[in-house]
Amino acid sequence: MLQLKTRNALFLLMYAVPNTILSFGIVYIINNALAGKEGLLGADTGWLFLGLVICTYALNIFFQRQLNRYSFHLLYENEKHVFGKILRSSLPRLEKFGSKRFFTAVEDLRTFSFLPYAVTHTVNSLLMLVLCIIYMFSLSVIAALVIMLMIAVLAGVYLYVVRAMSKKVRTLRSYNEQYFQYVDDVMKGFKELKLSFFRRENLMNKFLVPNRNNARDLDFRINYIFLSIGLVSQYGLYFVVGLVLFVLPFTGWLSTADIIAYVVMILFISGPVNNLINLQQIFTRFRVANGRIKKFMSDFEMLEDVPEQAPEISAGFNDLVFKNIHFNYDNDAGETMFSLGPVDLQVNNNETIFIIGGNGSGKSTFINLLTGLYKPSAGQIVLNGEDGPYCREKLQSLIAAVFTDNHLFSQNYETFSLDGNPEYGRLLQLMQLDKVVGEDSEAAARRKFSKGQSKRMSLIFALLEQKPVIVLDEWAADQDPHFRKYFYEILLPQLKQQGKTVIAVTHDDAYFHLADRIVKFDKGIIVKDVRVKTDVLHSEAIWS
Ligand SMILES: Nc1ncnc2c1ncn2[C@@H]1O[C@H](COP(=O)(O)OP(=O)(O)OP(=O)(O)O)[C@@H](O)[C@H]1O
Repeated sequence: MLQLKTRNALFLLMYAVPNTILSFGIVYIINNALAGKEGLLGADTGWLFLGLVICTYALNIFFQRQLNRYSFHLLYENEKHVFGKILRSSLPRLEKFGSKRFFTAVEDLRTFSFLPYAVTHTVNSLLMLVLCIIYMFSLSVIAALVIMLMIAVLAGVYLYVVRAMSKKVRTLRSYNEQYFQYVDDVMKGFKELKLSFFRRENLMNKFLVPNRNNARDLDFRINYIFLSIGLVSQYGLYFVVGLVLFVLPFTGWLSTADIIAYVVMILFISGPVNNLINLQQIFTRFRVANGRIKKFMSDFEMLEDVPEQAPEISAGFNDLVFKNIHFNYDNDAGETMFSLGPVDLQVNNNETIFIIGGNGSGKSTFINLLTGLYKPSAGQIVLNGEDGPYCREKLQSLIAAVFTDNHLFSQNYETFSLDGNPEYGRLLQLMQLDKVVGEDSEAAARRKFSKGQSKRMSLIFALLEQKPVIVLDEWAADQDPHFRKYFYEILLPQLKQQGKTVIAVTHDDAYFHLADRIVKFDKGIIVKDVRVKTDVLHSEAIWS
């Protein structure tokens, strides 16, 4: 994620070295002018001083601009990258990690907006410190060693604290991840929360408040520790100045002029030293954010061979065969919670198949396998007699689906448009939505609908995809009795007439006789697969 490439390091050096030398030149002039060195109080030195200030200013402006450009490029490119990872991730993976991982990854990325500030100050401070130390050594080796020792002690303490802080920052991030889970619960379960005082109170007092209090205390502790170290460094430098002013003169290691130079130098390096210390907090946060983003990237790494370009579109649909298909839901401990299979099934072109079975029998799991959203753990899927690579992608190019928890997108991401689309107008009428939607604009199609209307709109969008296979998961469950009857008795036969293959999960036993075939699931396996004849249905209650 965040890597210092050779090109970036060279760029940093090209800026930092001249900038530090120029800045040091400024200190050198101040120092020697204060010490009253001859030849440094004239107009020429004044002009030189002014020139140095203007040059460092110009250099900083140029560098800051480049660094800002690089950082924001990094930030926004990674936002796109994270988004792409989610889009390309598999459904089981998204179900496992949840949407909160996405939100915290985006938040982690935002940490890097501090990168330009942190890098500039670190590089400048470090180089300035090195030059000042060299200068001090040129004045007196022993006095410089004493001061170096004190700085080394301070640095040791910082390193120790920073290491301890990383763990705390990681804990803070996991509190925030949990917090996003609560935000998600509030957004998605808002009505249920509104309805129950106790539910609201419990969410607030037993979960959110302790979480936020723990996060607040930890955040405070982290900031306080960093602040304390910052203050120790500031006041520690006064201590060093005191040492130089009131102790070193008695050692005879430094002349009076050198003592002034030392004090100026120490006061001057106090800025860089304080910067370096205060920056540790930002670097600790960078380190944690970087680690978490890397983890996010690896968790959402594709193990499956998903083609990057548009999938090959299958010419048409003849048949689909599931041979000995298995799929398991495993928990984190590797234990299987539910197992589907072995499933052996053939879906033929232009069939209307109803998938039935009790709650939790595996119907939706099967639909996820059928639509290629889940990859079978074992078995073979053969499409139109072929089971080669990208069979799942080819299958997906033939299927349009409306899932139980359908979603109407806020924008048109499709390859078709709605404006002036005669097929869209026809489907609006067919779904008896023409009076609700009124016009063929995008805005009208993406307004707020009732649940039943929204399912009808989703079916319109699915049909507009012009794919030969339509998969519907409990589509009619939200329809009123009139439209439900219309769906089974008019719409489904019309789709069949148009040559579509329809696979519909349903509990509507009153309409089972309208299917060509009924496939019944129980405990993850197909227990019945019958061709429908009205007399069979009446004599045998296959759904019981
Ligand atoms: N993402 C998941 N992770 C773990 N277990 C799951 C997951 N989705 C479903 N299950 C489990 O798999 C089993 C089958 O679920 P599935 O949704 O396929 O049933 P269904 O037949 O569609 O039920 P319903 O009629 O209630 O919609 C259930 O026991 C369920 O708890």
